[in-house]
Amino acid sequence: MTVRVGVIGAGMIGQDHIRRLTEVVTGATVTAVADVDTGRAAEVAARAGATALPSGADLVASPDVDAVLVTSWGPAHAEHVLNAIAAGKPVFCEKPLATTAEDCLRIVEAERAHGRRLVQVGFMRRFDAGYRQMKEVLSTGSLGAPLIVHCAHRNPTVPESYHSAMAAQDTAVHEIDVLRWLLDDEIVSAQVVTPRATSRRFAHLKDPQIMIFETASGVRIDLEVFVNCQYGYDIQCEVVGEDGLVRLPDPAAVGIRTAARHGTVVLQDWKDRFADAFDTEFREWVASVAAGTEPTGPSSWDGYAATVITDAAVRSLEAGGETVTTDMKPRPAFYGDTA
Ligand SMILES: NC(=O)c1ccc[n+]([C@@H]2O[C@H](COP(=O)([O-])OP(=O)(O)OC[C@H]3O[C@@H](n4cnc5c(N)ncnc54)[C@H](O)[C@@H]3O)[C@@H](O)[C@H]2O)c1
Ligand SMILES: O[C@H]1[C@H](O)[C@@H](O)[C@H](O)[C@@H](O)[C@H]1O
Repeated sequence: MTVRVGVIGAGMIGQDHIRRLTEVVTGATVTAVADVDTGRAAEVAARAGATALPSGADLVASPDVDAVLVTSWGPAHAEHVLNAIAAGKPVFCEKPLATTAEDCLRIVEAERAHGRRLVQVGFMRRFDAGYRQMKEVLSTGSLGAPLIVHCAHRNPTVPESYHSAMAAQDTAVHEIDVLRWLLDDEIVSAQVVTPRATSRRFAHLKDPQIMIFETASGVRIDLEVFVNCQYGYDIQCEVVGEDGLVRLPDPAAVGIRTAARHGTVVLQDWKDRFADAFDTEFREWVASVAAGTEPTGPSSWDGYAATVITDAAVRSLEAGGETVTTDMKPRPAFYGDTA
């Protein structure tokens, strides 16, 4: 079966995922595109050989759409995801699932009422080969119990529209999701402190930020978010256990020796760093839709948890660095035992 995907939100990542679905992943075709910017929807649909539809609701209802991809602005995600659930159609929603915990819970409740999982959230790091190798090592138990995780999430620069809360909401949210999954543990508190700010930032932004999370089993996570580091896009992660540690590999790169120096190129863009992860994410999602099985990627519960934890981090930042306990509901059995 070829899965006919309708895409809501034809901006930067929507267009990249359309390319992925049409040129990289087999078994899928994009049949419809909708965007509040109808001119953009028409242009992107024409390029993809799809039909532009006037609204997200029309797209979800279309008989030519088997599954929905939501890549609109975050505040518009919940409405489209709820429409897809009401129509009983599988829906892949880029992060965040919704911008408020209340909206995430509405989605969780609607999906539970439907009776089977329809929603996958776009946390692509779970599909990255390096993180998957780390998960494999941790699951053998050979490192003993995890105790500490050291992480860094660095972007070369960010635009002026990027504000201090986005360090948690837009950037650290990737570590929050992947670490819940990697450690198979829940994050129960967040603290955000700010060292001396870099002069290479827009004045309104607190950058860098150091985030400290604690999990239910007592693991401490320190995460440096530094989004104007200048030198490149750099993701670091090291889990220290009782009997050893495991470290995320840097992307494979040739070694260059010249002018009395030896080095490798540092990637500049998250799209390049996680290109393979995005491809795998969509391959596996399309395969699950084609097979009529539940998606295996991040669930709407994971989307809810990520929003609750980023809210706690933003509250800590705004409160000058005090530790904030997350206010998370108990996990329903519907979503299994593990993160
Ligand atoms: N997984 C990742 O690493 C990753 C990376 C980048 C962006 N994202 C997420 O993808 C989403 C889109 O980001 P982007 O960078 O492509 O943004 P963008 O601004 O380039 O595109 C968003 C598009 O959504 C459209 N839109 C807004 N409201 C809409 C609505 N109600 N119905 C239909 N269309 C609507 C806009 O007109 C625009 O074309 C965001 O939620 C963002 O967080 C995820
Ligand atoms: O939206 C982007 C994207 O999610 C990247 O993976 C992250 O590194 C950036 O900080 C964020 O702004």
